[in-house]
Amino acid sequence: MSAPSAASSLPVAVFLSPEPARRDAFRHGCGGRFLRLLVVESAEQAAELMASESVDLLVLELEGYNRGLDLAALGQLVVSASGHNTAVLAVCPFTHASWIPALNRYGPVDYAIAPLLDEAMCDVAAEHLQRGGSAATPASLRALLAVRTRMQDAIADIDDLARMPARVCATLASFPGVAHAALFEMKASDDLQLVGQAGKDGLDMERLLGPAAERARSPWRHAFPGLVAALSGELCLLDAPEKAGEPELAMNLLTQDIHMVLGIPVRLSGGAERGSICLMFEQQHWFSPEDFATLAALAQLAGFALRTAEMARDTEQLAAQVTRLATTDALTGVANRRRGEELLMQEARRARRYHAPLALIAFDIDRFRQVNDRYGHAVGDLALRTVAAVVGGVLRSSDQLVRTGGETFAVIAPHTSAIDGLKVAEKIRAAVAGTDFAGCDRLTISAGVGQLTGDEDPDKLTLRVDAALARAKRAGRNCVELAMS
Ligand SMILES: Nc1nc2c(ncn2[C@@H]2O[C@H](COP(=O)(O)OP(=O)(O)OP(=O)(O)O)[C@@H](O)[C@H]2O)c(=O)[nH]1
Repeated sequence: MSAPSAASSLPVAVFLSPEPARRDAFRHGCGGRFLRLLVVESAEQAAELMASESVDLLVLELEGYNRGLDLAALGQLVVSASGHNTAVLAVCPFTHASWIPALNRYGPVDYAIAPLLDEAMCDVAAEHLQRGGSAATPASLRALLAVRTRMQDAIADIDDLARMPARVCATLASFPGVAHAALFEMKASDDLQLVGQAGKDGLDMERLLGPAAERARSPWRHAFPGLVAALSGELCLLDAPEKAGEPELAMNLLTQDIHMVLGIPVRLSGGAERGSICLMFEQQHWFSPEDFATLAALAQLAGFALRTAEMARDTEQLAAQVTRLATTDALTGVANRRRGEELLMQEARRARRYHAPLALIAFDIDRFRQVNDRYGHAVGDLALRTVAAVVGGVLRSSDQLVRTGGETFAVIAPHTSAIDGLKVAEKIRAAVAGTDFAGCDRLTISAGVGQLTGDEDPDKLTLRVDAALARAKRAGRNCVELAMS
C-alpha cells in the first residue's frame, strides 16, 4: 500500500456501499479528505476501478449488507486489492463481526465496528491510511494461544466434569484485558442459561442481564454480544457500549468499567444447539486475523467442554434410570426381589451395628388364582397394584415394601420388634381387607412376622417368616402368624 506522501496529495479512495444514502453521506462528509474519492455500489464496479487506476484505500461499508453479504464477491475484491497494494478497511456492524475473519481469509482487511458517526468514519479511514493498517500484535496472540493451551488442560480434567464450565470461564478470564468471561448455553428454544462465569469481583452476569427466564426474550438480545452470539450464531463485537443503542445496558457496562464486549458463538453439536462465550474487556482491543482464528478455536474447545459436561450428565441420568429399572418391580413400582434381598442384608447389618430390632413381614394375597380365573389377568394386575398402593400408604417412610413374587410381598421394618411387627402386619391385613378393588371382590392377605435374632443370617429369618406365613394360610387365611425362633 502506498501511504500519502504529502497533505497536498491525499490518497485515492474507493468507498463501497450498496446503500445510496451511505454513499452520499461518505462523499459529503469525507470527500474533502481524499485527492479522489470514488463511491461505488457493487464489488464489480470497485474491481473495475482498481484495475484501471491506482487506489490507496478501499472502504467496504458492510452495514448495508444486513440482509445478506455476498462474501465470495467481496472476498474476490479483497484478493484483487491485495494484488494492487490497496489497503482495505471493512466497516462492520457489531452484530456481524464474523464478516471480519471471513474476509480476512481472502487477504489483509482492517476493521472498524459500526455504527459510526459519519465524522468518526472519516477519521477512522484517514487514521487507518496513515498508520498503514493495523499492525498485528504478537503479544496479544501469544496471550490468546496461552489461554488456548490452558483451556485444553481445563477440558482434559475429566474427573470433575460438573465444574468444567467454571474452569473454562476462569481460563478465558485470564486473557489480558478480560475483566469477565461467561458461558451461555441454549437449553431450549427460549431458555438461554448462564452455565459458568468468572472474573472481576462484583461483576455478575445474572445481575447485569436480569432473570434467566426472560433472557432469550430480553430487549438486549439484539444488543448484548453474549446474547446475540448465542441466539443468532454470529460473532458480535461491541467495541463501545453506547453503540448497541440500549442506554441502560451501556450505563450498566460503563459503571462496571466495561468498554468492550465480545460474543463468540459456540456450536454444541452438529445441529442447531448453540451457546456463546462472552468476554468483557476494560479497554478496547484490536484483534488480528490470527486472534480471530484463535478465538474460533477457543469457541470449539468451549463447545467440546459443554458437550462433554452434558454427555456426563446424560450418562449419570441413564445409569440412575438403569439402576431404577433393575431394582424396581415394573407392575407395582415397589422394590423387586433382588433389591429386597440387598435391602434386607443392609438393614440386618445396620440393626446389628446399632443393636436395634429389625422385623420382617411376608404377606401373600389369599386365593389370588381365583381373581385371575374369574375376572382375568388385567383385573388381577390392577389388584396387585392396588395392594401395593394401599400397603405403601400404611407404612412408615423407613419401612420398605418389596414384591418378592407373583402375589407375595415383604415389608422390611427397621427399628421394629416382633410385637410391633405383628401390629404392622395386622394394620396391613385390615387395610387390604377394607379396600374396594376395582373389578373384583374384596381381597384378604395372610402374613408371617419375625424379628432378626442375634447373629442370625437374613436368609434364615426369611425362611422362618415364610414358614409363619404358611401357617397363617393353614390357619384359614386373612390372619397373621408370628415366626418361631
Ligand atoms: N394378574 C397377575 N397374577 C399373578 C401375577 N403373578 C402371579 N399371579 C398369579 O397369582 C396366583 C397365585 O396362585 P397360588 O400360588 O395358587 O396362590 P393363591 O391362589 O393366592 O392361593 P393362596 O396363596 O393359597 O391363598 C396365580 O394364579 C398366578 O398366576 C401377576 O403379576 N399378575
